[in-house]
Amino acid sequence: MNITIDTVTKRYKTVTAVDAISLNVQSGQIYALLGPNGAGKSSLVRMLVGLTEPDSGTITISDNEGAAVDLQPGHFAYLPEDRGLYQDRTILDNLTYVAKLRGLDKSVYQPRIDDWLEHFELTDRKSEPMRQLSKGNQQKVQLISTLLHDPDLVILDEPFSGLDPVNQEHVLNVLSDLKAKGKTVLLSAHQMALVERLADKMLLMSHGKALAQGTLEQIRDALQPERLYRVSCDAMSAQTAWADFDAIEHLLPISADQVELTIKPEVDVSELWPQLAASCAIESFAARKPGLHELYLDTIGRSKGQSQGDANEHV
Ligand SMILES: Nc1ncnc2c1ncn2[C@@H]1O[C@H](COP(=O)(O)OP(=O)(O)OP(=O)(O)O)[C@@H](O)[C@H]1O
Repeated sequence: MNITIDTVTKRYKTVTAVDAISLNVQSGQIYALLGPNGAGKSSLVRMLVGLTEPDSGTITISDNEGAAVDLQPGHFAYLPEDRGLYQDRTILDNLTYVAKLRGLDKSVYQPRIDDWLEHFELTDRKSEPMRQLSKGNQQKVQLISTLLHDPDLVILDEPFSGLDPVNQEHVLNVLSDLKAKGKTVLLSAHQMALVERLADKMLLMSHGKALAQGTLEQIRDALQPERLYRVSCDAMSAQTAWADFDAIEHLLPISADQVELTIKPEVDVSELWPQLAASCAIESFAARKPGLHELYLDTIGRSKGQSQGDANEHV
């Protein structure tokens, strides 16, 4: 199944929670929604699963031949932000209840439940009531109940929240398996290191607006068109003088013999290199690609500064 979101806007009374967002996810892809608290991720997800309606724009779910699909609850998995299992009932009761609700036959759901409980190391605890479980274990049961009917479209609001690193890794593997099976996965998350390993494409949003979207490489190009290089040479005085070169946007000393250079987007590095080498013997020169976590912090920091500025202008 494919998801196409076209210029979707959602307003609550005083807030534009989602502001003209467009994106496309295809079968076999994992798409991540990223952004600080209140960015609009859950609002977008809730429209996608039909819990709320966009004020404008369209959301289309289509099959692999491009034909529109009228999305019914049984077609997709949805892990909501507010989890909802029966706290007084056991893990097994909860999962059996959900399986029956989904219309699964016992011959189908019984082995599936057994496999999932084994995968998440919950087999020994299946007769315990939910309220006795830690937050992380409750989250695992919630995820199992979401995926039990094995649908093609999987929408998960913060699937990693409350999980320790080992269980985050288990969930990451589950999601990778879904991708390998050709499922379409859209999730929201705050764990940049996991998203960087997992997602094919992502949308970085703040205050409802898209700040950047696409593959990690596209996001990097959009958010940081200048290029970063780490350079080592034995003459610190020469390196300090590089700060005045036109081609260099920014120079950051890293250690006694190493600096980080931010080079302007239009500069050809091969032309800069001889200029640098003329002033000292260069020992190493390597591009440094910032990870998603660093890009996120830089961008969200800047966007917060910007909205602070906007707010001050209105005072
Ligand atoms: N039902 C609602 N009524 C009014 N405002 C709402 C409602 N739901 C969300 N909002 C507002 O819309 C904005 C976006 O909220 P949303 O929950 O979509 O963000 P989020 O990115 O999912 O945040 P988080 O990471 O904290 O889950 C926020 O300003 C929030 O207060």
